[in-house]
Amino acid sequence: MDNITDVTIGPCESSRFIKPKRIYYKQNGVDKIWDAMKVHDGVAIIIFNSTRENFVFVRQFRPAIYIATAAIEERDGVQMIDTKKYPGHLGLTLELCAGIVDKEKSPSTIAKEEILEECGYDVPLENIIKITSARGGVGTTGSIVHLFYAEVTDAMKTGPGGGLASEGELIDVVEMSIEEGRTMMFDESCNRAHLLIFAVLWFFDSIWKDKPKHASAL
Ligand SMILES: Nc1ncnc2c1ncn2[C@@H]1O[C@H](COP(=O)(O)OP(=O)(O)O[C@H]2O[C@H](CO)[C@@H](O)[C@H](O)[C@H]2O)[C@@H](O)[C@H]1O
Repeated sequence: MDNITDVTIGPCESSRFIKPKRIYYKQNGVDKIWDAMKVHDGVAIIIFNSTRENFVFVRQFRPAIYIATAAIEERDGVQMIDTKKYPGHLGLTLELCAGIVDKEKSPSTIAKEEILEECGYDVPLENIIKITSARGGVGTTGSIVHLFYAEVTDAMKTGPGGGLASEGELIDVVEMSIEEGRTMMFDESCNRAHLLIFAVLWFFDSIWKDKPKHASAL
């Protein structure tokens, strides 16, 4: 997964996923400019396996995280990253199971599909509970992520997960104990996103507060 080589960087002239825009406007009569991107909204799911009492997260190589961590050099007119200096593991993240809303389906249906594709659990829709939704990237994208909680059992495991091979996805399923999850929230050596930390805090506040509580009791 982190065997990353031959990294070169080019301009992004057109994309199915991001549309860079320069916005011109007046605020209180003053001319302003802002650079932003139109991107898809998303779903993310904090998954708890109640049979084994552990979190189910995912790990994958994220090119955006990798280039944020590594220095871009120019060699023979080509922008590149020296993977000996900056090995691929710098781009590995720990994340919630997630996906983009790029089809005409409800966010909870997309969440159900992502749980199956990425983590291998076939979860009934009624086990997928909305926590909230929030804006990400306020300076750059402003997109909404719909956050869900899904309680799964070993009996719902129908496949290995790992993402869609047809889309070239390479995803590791990471099981983490309750206490490992608690430590991870403040472990800066772990490449993780705000939403993962918020979701785990929510879990401790809503599900695992005084004693373990099942989602049906919410
Ligand atoms: N920018 C991009 N460039 C090239 N190919 C891309 C791409 N974004 C998606 N894809 C392609 O689309 C496929 C499907 O993506 P997913 O729906 O699984 O979203 P992902 O888990 O990447 O997270 C996404 O959705 C979550 C939830 O919103 C966000 O947190 C996360 O940043 C976002 O990538 C990817 O495997 C990839 O092939």
